[in-house]
Amino acid sequence: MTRITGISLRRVLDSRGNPTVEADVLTESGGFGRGAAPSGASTGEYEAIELPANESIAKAREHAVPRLEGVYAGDQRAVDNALRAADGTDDFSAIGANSAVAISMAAAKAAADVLGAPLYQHLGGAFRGENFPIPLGNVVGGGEHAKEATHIQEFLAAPVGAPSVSEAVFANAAVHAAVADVLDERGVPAAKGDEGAWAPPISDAEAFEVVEEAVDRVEEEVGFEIRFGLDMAAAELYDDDREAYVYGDEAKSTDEQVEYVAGLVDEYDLAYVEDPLDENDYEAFAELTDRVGDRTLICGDDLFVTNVERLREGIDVGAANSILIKPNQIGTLSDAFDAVELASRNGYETVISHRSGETEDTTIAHLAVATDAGFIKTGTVGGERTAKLNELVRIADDAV
Ligand SMILES: O=C(O)[C@@H](CO)OP(=O)(O)O
Ligand SMILES: [Mg+2]
Repeated sequence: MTRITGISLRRVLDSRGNPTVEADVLTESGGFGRGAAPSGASTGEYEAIELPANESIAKAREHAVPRLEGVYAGDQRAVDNALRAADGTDDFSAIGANSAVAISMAAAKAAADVLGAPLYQHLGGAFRGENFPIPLGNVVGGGEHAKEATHIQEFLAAPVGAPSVSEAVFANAAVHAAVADVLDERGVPAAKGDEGAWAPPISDAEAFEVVEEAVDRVEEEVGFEIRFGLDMAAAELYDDDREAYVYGDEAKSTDEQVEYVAGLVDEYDLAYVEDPLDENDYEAFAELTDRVGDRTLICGDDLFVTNVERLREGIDVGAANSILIKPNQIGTLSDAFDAVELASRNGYETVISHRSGETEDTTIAHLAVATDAGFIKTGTVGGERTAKLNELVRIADDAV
């Protein structure tokens, strides 16, 4: 029933206005699934390779589509193995991880369509749909996502005490609005960055004050606990030649960076810190995790790139206590699931994540519910972000 009979690939716009790959998968019994690849700006050195959309589509049409015809979409591993075999490299550099992930997601949706099950249930099984991830909402940001803004890439609201996913989603939107008020009161103009977070021309130190104030106001209003966290995207701050983390005119050695982040965790009671150190420095990651891992999540994004080999290395040295999962970083849903499973078996929290360049695709909302992830990072406002957040609300409402 779920045998694949056709795959179409096309170029569509992503949220930055760049071309990305969209895939449609059709099955013999009329099942249909559509998936679109997201795209990073602060990409990790070890990510699977994204090719220019045109090139990726041409290569996938030549090598992957013929192999996939006749494969059962309901057998996700078979689909993803066929994608890997068609590509023949470790990093999808032959057909592009963008076509691979779009096809992988579209196949899963086509299978769910045939089975008449919501995608999260097809991927996660009958017992999923009870637990929902806490959304981490980007409310202030800079780095590679906005010029002339903060050095730290993302300040993320974390509504840890929200009684429901819907209340959490609305709380994050309220924090986003409160940040605008606080900036306005301070006379700070702010545009928005790639993910819809405010991108004010202020120092990181002032951004901490602004976000703390906004979180406090909303916490008071909603009556449940809201904390906040960071994506420092420190690989982007790290200068290999200077062997230092560069914040404009200031530079910090690795020891100073560890000290700085540990201090921030305590001062602001941070719930979450992603990529606080360079993607090659497992050792410093481990030192920081040893110091503050009992009271906050230290999450590897560029460090692990959703890759089980890199995660295993991290687990061995105690580099972190959580992992960011981005299907396009590794190329297929099966690989992403393998990373989630390895993480869970080793007591690592999982955070399912969007990219800074996104589409209306909602797969990651389903993936988060299917894998029982503790968190999802998918922005706060903006259509390509609310697509996922609203899908989570629908899943919780049993309306997908
Ligand atoms: O660093 C990150 O976590 C992501 C998403 O927020 O950014 P990008 O997609 O640019 O890598
Ligand atoms: Mg990151």
